[in-house]
Amino acid sequence: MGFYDYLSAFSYSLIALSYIMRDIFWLRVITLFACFMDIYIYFFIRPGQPMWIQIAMNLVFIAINAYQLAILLKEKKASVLSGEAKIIHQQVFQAFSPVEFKKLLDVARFEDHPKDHCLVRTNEKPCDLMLILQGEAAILANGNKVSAVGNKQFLGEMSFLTEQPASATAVTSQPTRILRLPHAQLDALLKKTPELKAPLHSVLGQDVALKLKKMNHDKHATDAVVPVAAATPA
Ligand SMILES: Nc1ncnc2c1ncn2[C@@H]1O[C@@H]2COP(=O)(O)O[C@H]2[C@H]1O
Repeated sequence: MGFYDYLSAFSYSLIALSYIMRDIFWLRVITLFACFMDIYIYFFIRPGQPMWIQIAMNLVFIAINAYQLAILLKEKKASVLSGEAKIIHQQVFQAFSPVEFKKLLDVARFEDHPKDHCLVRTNEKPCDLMLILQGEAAILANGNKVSAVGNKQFLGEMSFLTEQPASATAVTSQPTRILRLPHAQLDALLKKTPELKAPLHSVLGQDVALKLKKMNHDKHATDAVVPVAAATPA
């Protein structure tokens, strides 16, 4: 066995190692190394007679892997979330990958509203899906406060899911920061990227379930009071 045999065995071992990798990034990086080694071997193994076909094929493998690696790195860079976006992703949109969440953010805008600002009006069809980031909005039915939505809760999700007019009016009860997702842009995004539908419906379903749970809890609390109140002599 000579030097080039050992080198060739090492390059094959690298390819075997790359096949073990589950991370496609490392699979491609190690394969690139092995291809460069192969080119070295095929160039020098027969002095004065480089093996051009094998060298050319390895150059093709290198080009394919380098191109795919560049795409992977671009996606990795695009998926880095920071600051407020990172917190919202962690707390609300965990069902989305960072890349998917970035696509959602591209059609969203952050807004700050003062107290007493009407965000949704009963029986009107809201044009946007909203997420309360800070602050609170009172939920009003027939002018009476029936509930409130606050930190990391959605507003307008019922109309978005059912395509019906708003079931209540929502008015900020303190300065409130929201993330607004206009229906038109959101629908266009979901049409273009249908794989975002499932995570979005999962996130909204969870929000509705929590609201229902709170309503049941509040109703139980009221029910518990009723018999006592009824038993009290007038
Ligand atoms: N009982 C409730 N508790 C919390 N939020 C509500 C309640 N009723 C309505 N909402 C919110 O107020 C919004 C009014 O518009 P939507 O019906 O689209 O979606 C509604 C919910 O986001």
